[in-house]
Amino acid sequence: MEVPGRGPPGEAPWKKLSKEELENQYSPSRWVIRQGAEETLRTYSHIGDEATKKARATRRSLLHVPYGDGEGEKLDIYFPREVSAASRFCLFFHGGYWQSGSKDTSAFMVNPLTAQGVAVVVMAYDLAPKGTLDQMVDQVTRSIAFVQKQYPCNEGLYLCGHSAGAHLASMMFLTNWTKHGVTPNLKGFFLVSGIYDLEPIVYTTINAPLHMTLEDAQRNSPQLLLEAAVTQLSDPACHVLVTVGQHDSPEFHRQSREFYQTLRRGGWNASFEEIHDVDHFEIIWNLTQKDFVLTQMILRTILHEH
Ligand SMILES: Nc1ccccc1C(=O)C[C@H](N)C(=O)O
Repeated sequence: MEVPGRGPPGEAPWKKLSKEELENQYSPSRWVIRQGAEETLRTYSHIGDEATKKARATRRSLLHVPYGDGEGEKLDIYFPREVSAASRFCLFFHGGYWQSGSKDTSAFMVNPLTAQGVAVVVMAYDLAPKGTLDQMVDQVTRSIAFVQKQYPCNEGLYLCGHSAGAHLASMMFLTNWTKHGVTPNLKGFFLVSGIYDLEPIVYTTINAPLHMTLEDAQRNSPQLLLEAAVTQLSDPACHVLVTVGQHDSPEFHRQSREFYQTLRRGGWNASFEEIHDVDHFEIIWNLTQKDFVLTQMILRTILHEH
């Protein structure tokens, strides 16, 4: 598919990029500074793997819990040492452009959060080409409804997503929960190096397994949907943190900033943080560390908002 031609002023800035530059902007591993692209991707899965093994060895957990009937509809729950019936949960949605990644290598934040009394849920969704964007969004919705139904006395559900997972989490701003028979007790969103407008993705090689049409992309773009929303459903009690890594590409910076601005205009209690000296991958693998600035922001939000 060709990138649509240069448009009038005020049109999306990515439309002025060549096909090669668009591909470049949406290839996070090309922007890392401390290692090569391949090595970074290997380190990312290695750290995720090790963090998950450690979490499963040192924390009480419920693994591979079905939240739906589909084969891939499973989630892992990691508990803090003192389990109270009314607890705070952080639900993590992994990245990988909706086509890679796994809950079984994504327990990055589990140890530092459970050490502070926060339960962590890491969910799986059907990756492309098996899953479509619409199906993934529906799976994320159902996984959240499932957690709310299992733990109706929870003191707050917080959604954290990285990259494509931040996209999936941010679609929850648009969810109508009535057909799910439950309203989740959503108290916060941590959106990390996310994508909120999927339209440019349609014109990159990322779309090969996704098979998104322009309509699919628009229907699944929280940036467009929130801009167009007539009735604002913002919840002042819910805090939204939009973050991007200093070494994320300019397009990732633009997407995060614009989404943050749209949330603010819609009345959301949102803040924006560029995380110093980290790339697209370090920003998430550093969540294994309790003193990483983003781990601290997440913990502060969860622990002090009550
Ligand atoms: N966003 C991610 C999150 C997690 C794991 C991979 C990615 C990637 O983007 C991989 C892409 N193929 C890259 O090399 O840049």
